[in-house]
Amino acid sequence: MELRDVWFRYDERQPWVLKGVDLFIPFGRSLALVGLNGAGKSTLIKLLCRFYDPVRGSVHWDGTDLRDVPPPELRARMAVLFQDFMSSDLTARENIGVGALELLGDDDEIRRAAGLAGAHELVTALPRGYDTLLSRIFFADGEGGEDDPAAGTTLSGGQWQRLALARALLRQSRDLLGLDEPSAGLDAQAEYEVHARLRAHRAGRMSLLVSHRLSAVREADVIVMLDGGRITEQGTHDELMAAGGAYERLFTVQARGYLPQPAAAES
Ligand SMILES: Nc1ncnc2c1ncn2[C@@H]1O[C@H](COP(=O)(O)OP(=O)(O)OP(=O)(O)O)[C@@H](O)[C@H]1O
Repeated sequence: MELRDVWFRYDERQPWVLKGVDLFIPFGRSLALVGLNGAGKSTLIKLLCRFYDPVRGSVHWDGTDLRDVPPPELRARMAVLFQDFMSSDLTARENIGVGALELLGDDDEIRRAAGLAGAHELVTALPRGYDTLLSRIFFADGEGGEDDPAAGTTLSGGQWQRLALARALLRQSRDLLGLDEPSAGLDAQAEYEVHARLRAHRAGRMSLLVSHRLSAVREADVIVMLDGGRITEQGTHDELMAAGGAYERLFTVQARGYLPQPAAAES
């Protein structure tokens, strides 16, 4: 996948969101996109999926301009999890299975994806396991309460996040795996475990990870720092740390935050 001098804005009256981005994602490599809120990371992924086309410049996959690839054909080659993922009033199995409908009846595949996403244990703990109806609506009490079989079980935000990740990971045979903040909403332990499993899973495929948690991106083959719609830094974790730029500063600030606090002096 290659971006050639890509300029993009959502509307002519709005400022440029991407300003001349050149980027090459080699097959089989993992690339991490980092940068402050509003830097243009999610927008870049949306262009790869052809939710939008560049205003200037172009995106190519295997040498073909994406404008020449019909969106359904393009998207069949991708598994992408966005921040605003959907959650449906369906069973747990269906919520995962809609990621690849041909696998909806394949229990082994659904469980494999759930396991990778850290969702298997939470699903098996539900009243009817994978057949539990999930609901986005929380019933306080009375009608539609817990005892009503027609009412769905409500999940927490982090639990929905894990199901959404499982849905994306079900599409394992796709050429590109794109994950926009896949661990947002997870607690620190769950986040660590999910990223460890994802590292093993993404080996050998083209993957694109957006995360504000720099500890999660440090193993990527290439880390790209976006700032105000431009690529300002690019390299491995070690290279960017040695360069002493914005990545190094952000990483150092975050690492400091994760260090155990010194024990309070005993009085
Ligand atoms: N649908 C949209 N219509 C108009 N402007 C948008 C739209 N989506 C994003 N923007 C704007 O584009 C800019 C880049 O947003 P984008 O979501 O790509 O940033 P990001 O780097 O992913 O940020 P974050 O880290 O907060 O997720 C922001 O100024 C945002 O307000």
